[in-house]
Amino acid sequence: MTESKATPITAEMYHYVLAHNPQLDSVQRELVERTHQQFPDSAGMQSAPEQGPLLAFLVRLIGARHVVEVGTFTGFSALSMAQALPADGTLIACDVSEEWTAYGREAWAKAGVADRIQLRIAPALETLRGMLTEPHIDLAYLDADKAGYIAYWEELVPRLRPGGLIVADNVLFHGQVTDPAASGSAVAIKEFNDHVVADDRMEAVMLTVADGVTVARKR
Ligand SMILES: C[S@@+](CC[C@H](N)C(=O)[O-])C[C@H]1O[C@@H](n2cnc3c(N)ncnc32)[C@H](O)[C@@H]1O
Repeated sequence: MTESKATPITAEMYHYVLAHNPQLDSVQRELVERTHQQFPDSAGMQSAPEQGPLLAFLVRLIGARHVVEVGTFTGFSALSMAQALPADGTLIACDVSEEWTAYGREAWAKAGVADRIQLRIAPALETLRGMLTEPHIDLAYLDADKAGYIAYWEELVPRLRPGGLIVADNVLFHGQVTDPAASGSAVAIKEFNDHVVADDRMEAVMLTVADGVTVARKR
C-alpha cells in the first residue's frame, strides 16, 4: 500500500495552520464563540475554523454569484461564503431549524450580508427541487444529513454551471469510512464517496482538510 506523505496534524501544528490562514473577523469569531456557549452539545457540527476561509477562497476563485448551502446550523459557513460574494450575489441557505439558524440571521445582519442570504426552512430536498432547473449555480456546499448527500448531489449537478463546484463536508466521517463495521451516517458517506468517483459529469478531489472535504468541479 502507498504510504501517506501527509504530515500528522498535532494540536500545535493545527494552531500553526490556523495562524497562517486568513483570520476570522470579529463577527465570525463571535458567532463561533456563541455557538459553543449556546449549543455545547451540537457545536461540533459547525464547519471548522479553517473551512470558512477555504469556502470564501473558493467562492472568490471561481467568481461565484449564486451559491447554495445544504445545512446551515448557526450560519458560520453561510456567513463566510456570503462575505466573499459580490454585493448582488445570492446564497440560498437550507436548514430545518429555526432555532439554530436564528443565530446565523443575527450574524449575517451584523456583517452586512443578510440581503445576500435567502434562508429556506424546509427539508433541503424540497428546497432544491423547487429551484430553477437550468444550470445557474456556481457553488454548492453540502453539510446536512449524510443520508441525503446522494439525493442532494443529484439535484445539484444538473443545476450547476460548467466549471461550478460542489464542496462536500465530512467525507472521512471521523475516519469511519474505512471501518468495515461502519454503520448509519458513515455508510451513507461511503456510498456518497463511491457515487462521486463514478460520476463522469464531475471531476472530484478529496482533501484531508478537517473531517475530509471533497471539492468537485462540473466538466
Ligand atoms: C453539520 S450542520 C451544518 C453546519 C454549518 N454548515 C456550519 O458551518 O455551521 C448540519 C445542519 O443540517 C441541518 N439538516 C439536517 N437535516 C436536514 C434536512 N433534511 N434538510 C435541511 N437541513 C437539514 C441541521 O438542522 C443542521 O443545522
